[in-house]
Amino acid sequence: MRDTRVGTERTPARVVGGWMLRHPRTMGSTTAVGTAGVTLGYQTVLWAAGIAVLAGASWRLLDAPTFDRFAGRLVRAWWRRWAIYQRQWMRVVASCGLVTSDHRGDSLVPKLVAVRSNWVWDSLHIRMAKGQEPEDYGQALDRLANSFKAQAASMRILKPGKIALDFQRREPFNEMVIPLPAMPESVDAVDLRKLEIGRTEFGRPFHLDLVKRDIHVLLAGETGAGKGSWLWGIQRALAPMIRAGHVRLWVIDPKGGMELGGGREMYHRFADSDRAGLALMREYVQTLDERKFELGRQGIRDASPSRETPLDVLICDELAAMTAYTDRDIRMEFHQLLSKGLTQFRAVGGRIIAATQEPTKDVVPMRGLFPTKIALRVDSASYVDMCLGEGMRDLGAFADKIPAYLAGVAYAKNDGRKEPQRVRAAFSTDDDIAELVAFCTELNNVTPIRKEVELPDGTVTNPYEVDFEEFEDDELEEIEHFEGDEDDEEIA
Ligand SMILES: Nc1ncnc2c1ncn2[C@@H]1O[C@H](COP(=O)(O)OP(=O)(O)OP(=O)(O)O)[C@@H](O)[C@H]1O
Repeated sequence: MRDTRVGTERTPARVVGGWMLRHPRTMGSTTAVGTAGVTLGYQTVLWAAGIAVLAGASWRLLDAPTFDRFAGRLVRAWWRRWAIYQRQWMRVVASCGLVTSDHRGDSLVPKLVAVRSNWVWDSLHIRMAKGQEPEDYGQALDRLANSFKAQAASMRILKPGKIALDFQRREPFNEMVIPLPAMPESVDAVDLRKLEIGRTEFGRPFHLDLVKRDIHVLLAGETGAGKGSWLWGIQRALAPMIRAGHVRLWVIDPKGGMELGGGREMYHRFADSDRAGLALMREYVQTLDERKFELGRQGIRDASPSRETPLDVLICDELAAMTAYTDRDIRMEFHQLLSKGLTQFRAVGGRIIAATQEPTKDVVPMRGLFPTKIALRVDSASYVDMCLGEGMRDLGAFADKIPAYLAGVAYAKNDGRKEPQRVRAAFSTDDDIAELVAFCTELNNVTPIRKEVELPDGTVTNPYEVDFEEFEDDELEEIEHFEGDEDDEEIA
């Protein structure tokens, strides 16, 4: 058999020379070790190698995530290439029917160009043999996965003639139990830089930093992917600050309050329809705008959360209902307000957490304004890069491959980190949510909510838009469940 580059005479010298040119790193390291052995003596080189192995092993033992990020994945990719993929390549591609032949009957074998590896996935970069198309590999995926004893496999087109085959080697979340973090007892126990939400694939706690790094968070995931566990996890981590009035939650759940309605008592503002959501958003932006000018006048550049200057966290579940599948006037204004919220209020305590099933340009045209993006299981491969950023799927964020039974698992990417992290959020049951709401409301520090109300004339409307001065006192009494501005001022 011969490889795809036909027409050259394969003398032993050419084969060896070609191999050396094609593997500069292996050649470079072998040459460096050989030279060091000759100049310093082989004993010294052996000692140095022993110390390096010992240091690497200790590093891995003490801090597996950083070891894997900076060294482990390179060593593993190199090792697995030579020990597994390259060694078995010929046999596997031949038995999977991926060897073709040319007009002379010579075999044309696809070439394994490179291997990349992260904790869960190995990616094999392949130059296809002449006459092949990516679909040939698509059809052979299960056979390839079985041959390399992988749990799952997928294929990506890198450029014309070149593809990547991705093999999932392990699923750490199959065995890992993600404990629900204990609810912090007091404000002092909450570190806004380290809000524990779940665990990474290495079993380490995963934190969000609402102070500097993760100031606005975009969550994308198809229905049932587990967006709720992230949204409740964030609220749970903030509980004592919500209770003390140092954090105020402005919540838009335009699907009728299905997901977050259970927490309405602890929210500063709550809207369960698109129109009410827009009114809430207006008020949010106006509040923070006023605070911005007020603090600016006082010369305060960075307010720390307190009852006077609370951290105002806006949570919007199902963003599409506000930005795409609604009336044009709502959509347009909401886009504008959201963009303002994302760009102007960092220093005055404005934070936005938004969830969507589709991270497309129509739904989130301002994706780039979210420094932190989290992709749960998504519908299609293209959604991964749409959510996390260009090239993230090529870096191993296979959010479209997260199995349905692993709800809450996601790839998290923030601006300070090149590669996404694979994470699972802890799950809050209905009882946990009830406990959270009871805890947050027990001191009566949470401003009462506003919601849609029925007016005396029978129309259902949004209190934000009602001019109550138009009504007589007795008419006002008929408006049920409405608690207004006086309460807000009392609390503030
Ligand atoms: N972190 C998690 N760990 C374990 N199971 C989870 C987790 N998150 C969610 N689940 C399970 O998945 C189910 C669906 O989760 P959830 O309602 O949060 O999805 P969603 O993404 O919000 O869906 P939708 O967009 O339809 O509201 C939950 O009822 C629960 O059984």
